[in-house]
Order: sequence, then structure tokens, then C-alpha cells
Amino acid sequence: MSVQLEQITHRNPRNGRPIVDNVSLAVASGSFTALVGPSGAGKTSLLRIIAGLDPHQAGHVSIDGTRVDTLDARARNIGFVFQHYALFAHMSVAANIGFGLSVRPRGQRPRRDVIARRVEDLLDLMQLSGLGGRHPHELSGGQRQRVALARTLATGPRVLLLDEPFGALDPLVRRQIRGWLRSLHERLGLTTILVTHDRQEAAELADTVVLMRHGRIVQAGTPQALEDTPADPFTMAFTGDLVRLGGRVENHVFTPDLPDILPVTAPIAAGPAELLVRPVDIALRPGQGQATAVLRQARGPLGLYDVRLGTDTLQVETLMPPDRPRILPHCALDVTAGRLARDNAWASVETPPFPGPPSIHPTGERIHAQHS
Ligand SMILES: Nc1ncnc2c1ncn2[C@@H]1O[C@H](COP(=O)(O)OP(=O)(O)OP(=O)(O)O)[C@@H](O)[C@H]1O
Repeated sequence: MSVQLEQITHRNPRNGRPIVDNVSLAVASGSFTALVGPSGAGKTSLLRIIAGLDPHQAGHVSIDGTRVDTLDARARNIGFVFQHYALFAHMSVAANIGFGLSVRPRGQRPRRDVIARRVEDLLDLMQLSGLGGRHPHELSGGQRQRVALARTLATGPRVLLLDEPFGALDPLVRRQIRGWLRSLHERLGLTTILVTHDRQEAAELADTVVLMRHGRIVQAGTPQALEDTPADPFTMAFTGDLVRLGGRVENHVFTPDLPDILPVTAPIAAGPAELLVRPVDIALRPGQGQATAVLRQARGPLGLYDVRLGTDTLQVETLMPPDRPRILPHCALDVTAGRLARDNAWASVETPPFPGPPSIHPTGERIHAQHS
């Protein structure tokens, strides 16, 4: 089932300020969407509006093309799992899972044996076979959250909303559950929307990542698109590790304030600017400057280096030379890709592949030696 949001606005009833501000989003049927953003961005509020648990003062929510603004939460047939989803402590796991079906009005309530079969199927699906007779306190945190998910899925929703459901679990269990959740989503043909603070989790699970801030959508796209072509400095900072280099643009060349970083071409007007770079997009050029790089950690072919530039230290993740020296003296740093920011200016700098030892001309221009 698809979910469409058209210009949804929800205001704080106390002060009238928008909590969700004119949000439009099309969620394709069968897709997995992650809502990410800083605390207070409006992610949970948006999820609750989709579920029909919170009101909205403007705009429309549609499911499969039908407006559901006036339908209550139950009639929307949407499943919702919260981080602190309380199971009934006095009920068995099986009774918890079957609860939603067993309290249906008489005409809609399945027979007891049908509910029992459905519960068994869900226990199998959740990899909880044989645990139906236990009580919640006899389960691990990860198992309890899977029971919560089974309980939500028992009534057969096609849209699943998850609000940090694994936030309280330890990182290892959380990673295991990720793979399992994605395959569950696919097997059941669900349309899933997940709120998470974990950008790695969002990138691994979701087809589309939606980044929110101040109640608005800043950018929506594939995890790769957000990382590779961030719409602004906020998105770039949110979607990956970042090094920020202050400096100045003159004659379309950006020269960082720190020493021993090669200038880059700058498609913005002259003046102060900031260069935002992923650590993996900084290469070390041994023998080209005065900086010292100290290997902190090897990660396969990549090395995480602390690079001392004057009184500052930058962290750089880059290909290690074959002999993997622990200390590389006399280095310069070469920014191979990044983005320049100033006020409303936001432009990418791409430098050509390194053709040979560069030197820095007194005018600040980068000069590459010719291939011989
Ligand atoms: N019922 C409410 N009444 C008043 N303010 C609210 C209400 N619900 C949410 N807010 C406010 O709206 C803003 C958005 O809250 P929301 O929980 O949706 O953000 P979030 O992005 O999910 O944050 P977090 O990541 O911390 O869970 C916050 O400033 C919050 O205090």
C-alpha cells in the first residue's frame, strides 16, 4: 500500500508553532523508508499523523490514493511499534501476540483455532518458535521487541510504522535484527516507515531516507544520493563523517587557512568560505609538505591517520602506501572531492585525478607535474 502526504501541517496546540510544517512525501507501495533527523525534528509526530494517532490542521494523508484524514487509527489498518512498546506482563507471549485479534468485535473476531494458528505462524516468522508459553520477563530485549512486532503484525496491517523500535537494544542485537527486519518486510510485502537516529541503520535498511529538520523535509532520496549529493551543509554533516576547513576564495581558487592542504578550484565568488570534505576524500601526498601523518588504525587497505597541521590535527581516512608505515613525514593533504559553503552558495569542488607530484604556486594555484 502506498502512502501519500500532501502539505501536512501540525501545530503545537500551546503556542501555534508548526511541529510538522507543510510536509509532502510519496511513499511507494512495498518500499522501506527511514525518517532521520535531529531530536525534535518532527519524525515521531509525522509517524503519528500517518497512523491517525495525532491530528493535523492542514493537508491530506492518503493510503493507496484514498484520503484517510477522517478515519481513526484502527480503521486505517496501520501497524505501529514504539521503542517502549509495553507487552502485557501477566499474559503469555502467545496471548500477547493474539490480543489484537481476540478483542475484535464478535462478528469480526476469528475463531480461537484460527487465532492460535496465526500466532504459531508469527512465532515462526519472528524466530520465536516454542516460546509462546513464556511470559515477557522470561525473554531478552530483542525477543520482546520481536513479540511486539508480531503483536502488531497479527491483525494484518500492510503499512508498518516503526518508531526507534530497537533503540534500547545493544548494538550487536540491533545489527542482527536489521537484516531480519528487511527480509520480513520483503516477505510480507509491507510498506515500512522507520524512525531512527542511527544513520548506518537507515542506510542499510531503507530504499529512501528522508531527512527532517524543524518539522520540514530537508532532503529525500536513496542513502547513496544523500551521501553523495547532499542538498546543503546540514545534510552533508548528518549523512556522514565530515572535515570542515575554513579558508578563502580568490580568483576561483580556495586556499585553506591550515598549512599543507593543497588549494582547490572554487566555483564561487571571492571571499571567506568553508570547504566540507568526507575524510575518505582527502589523500596524503608524502614528500609534498610539512605535515606529519600518524597511523591510528588500519581498516583493510585504508588507514585512519591523525595528521598534524601546525597546531591542528585532522583525521583522514585514506589508502595506505603498500609498506603501511606508521608515520608519514613531510606530507601535504590533497582534497579530491568536497563542497564549498558560504551563505547560500553551495558548490562542489572536484579535482582531477592526481597526475603527479603537485606543488603550490605562490599565487595559490595548484600546479601538477606532467606525466613523463
Ligand atoms: N503533543 C505535543 N504538544 C506539544 N509539543 C509537542 C507535542 N508533540 C511533540 N511536540 C514537540 O514537537 C517537536 C517535534 O517532536 P517529535 O517527537 O515529533 O520529534 P522527533 O524528531 O521524533 O524527536 P526525537 O528524535 O527526539 O524523538 C518537539 O519540539 C516536541 O517537543
